[in-house]
Amino acid sequence: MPDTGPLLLEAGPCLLRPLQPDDATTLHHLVNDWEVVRMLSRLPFPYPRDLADSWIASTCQMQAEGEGYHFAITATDGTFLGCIGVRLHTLPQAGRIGLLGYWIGRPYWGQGIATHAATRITRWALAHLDITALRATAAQDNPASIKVLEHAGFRQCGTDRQMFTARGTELPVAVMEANRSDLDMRSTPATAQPAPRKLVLVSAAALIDAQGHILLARRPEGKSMAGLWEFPGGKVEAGETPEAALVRELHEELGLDMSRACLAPFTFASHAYPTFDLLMPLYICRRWQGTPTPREGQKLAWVAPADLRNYAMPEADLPFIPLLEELL
Ligand SMILES: Nc1nc2c([nH]c(=O)n2[C@H]2C[C@H](O)[C@@H](COP(=O)(O)OP(=O)(O)OP(=O)(O)O)O2)c(=O)[nH]1
Ligand SMILES: [Mg+2]
Repeated sequence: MPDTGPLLLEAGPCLLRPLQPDDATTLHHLVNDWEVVRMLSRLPFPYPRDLADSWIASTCQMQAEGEGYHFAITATDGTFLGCIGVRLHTLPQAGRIGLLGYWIGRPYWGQGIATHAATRITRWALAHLDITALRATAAQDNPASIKVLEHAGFRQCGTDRQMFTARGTELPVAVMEANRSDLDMRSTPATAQPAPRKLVLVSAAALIDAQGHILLARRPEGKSMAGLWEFPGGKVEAGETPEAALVRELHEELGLDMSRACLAPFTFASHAYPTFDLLMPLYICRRWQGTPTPREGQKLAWVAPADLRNYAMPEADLPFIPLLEELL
C-alpha cells in the first residue's frame, strides 16, 4: 500500500475521513434518496440497507490494498454529509489513473460542499497516489456536478454513455479529467494582458550515497507539480550564487550541512513549461553532514539509477536520467 500520509483531510469547512462500519445507517438514510441516486451510475433504487454495509466493507478492503480511497465528508461537529472517493484503475493508453466519485446528502446541497471536497481530494490524490490523472464522469443532465468538477480543476476531455441503474437506462455523460498540469495552470491567475515569460533559476542536487543510489523527493501537496519526484533544491534568490542557494535549500528541505566545495556541476536543464522557462543546474554531491530528513512534508526515496524511470518526474528532469545512468 502506498504511503499516503494521514487519511484525515481538511476540505474548506468540511473534514474527510475514511468510511467506518458504523457510518452505514446514516449513509443509507442519505443515499437512499431518488434525487441523489438518479445522478449516480450503477447505484440501485431503492438502495438496500445491507448494501451500505457491504459497500463500506469493500472500501476498507480497497484502502488496505491501495486500490481505492473512500472518505466520509463530515462537518467539523462530525455530522455525516456525503461521500467522496478515488478508485485506482489502469487504462490501456493513459496508464494508472484515479476515478473520482462523490455524492452529497440532499439536506446539504447548495453549500459548496462537493466543490470543497472534490478540490481537496483532487489535490491530495495527485500529490500522493501513483496516478497520471484523475477522471470523473457526470450525467449531461447534471450540470451542477460538471461545475463542481470544473471548480476542482477538471476539464472535459470527451463524452460517453453510461448505465444509470436506478433510471434503468444508459445516459450521455461528460468525461472530465484533471492532471498535475491542469492544477498548476489554475493556480496561475489569469491576467488581462499576457504576462511576459519568466525565467526561473533553480539549483538542484543529485545526492548519491555509497551504494550509488540517488535521493529523490516527492513534491508535497500545495506546491506546483505536487506528486512528482524531483532532485532536492530550489529557487536561487536575488543576490545568491547557485551554489549558495543549493547549500541553503538542502539545509532547509533536508536538514543537511555541506560545503559548496562538495557540489560538482554536472549538467543543466533548460525547459519551457507552459507558464515559465526553467533553467536548472544539476550538481552531483557525494559528501554531506547529517541524514536527509523531510522538513517540508515531502517523501524521500533513495533510487538506483536503473529505477529512476519508475518515478514520475517533472518534464525538465527527464534528460537527466540517461546521463545519471551513464555516470553511475
Ligand atoms: N528542486 C527542483 N525543482 C524542480 C525540478 N524539476 C523541475 O522542473 N523543478 C521546478 C519545480 C518548480 O517550478 C521549481 C522549483 O521550485 P520550488 O517550488 O521547489 O522552489 P523552492 O524549493 O525554492 O520552494 P518555494 O519556497 O518556492 O516553495 O523548479 C527538480 O528536479 N528539482
Ligand atoms: Mg524546492
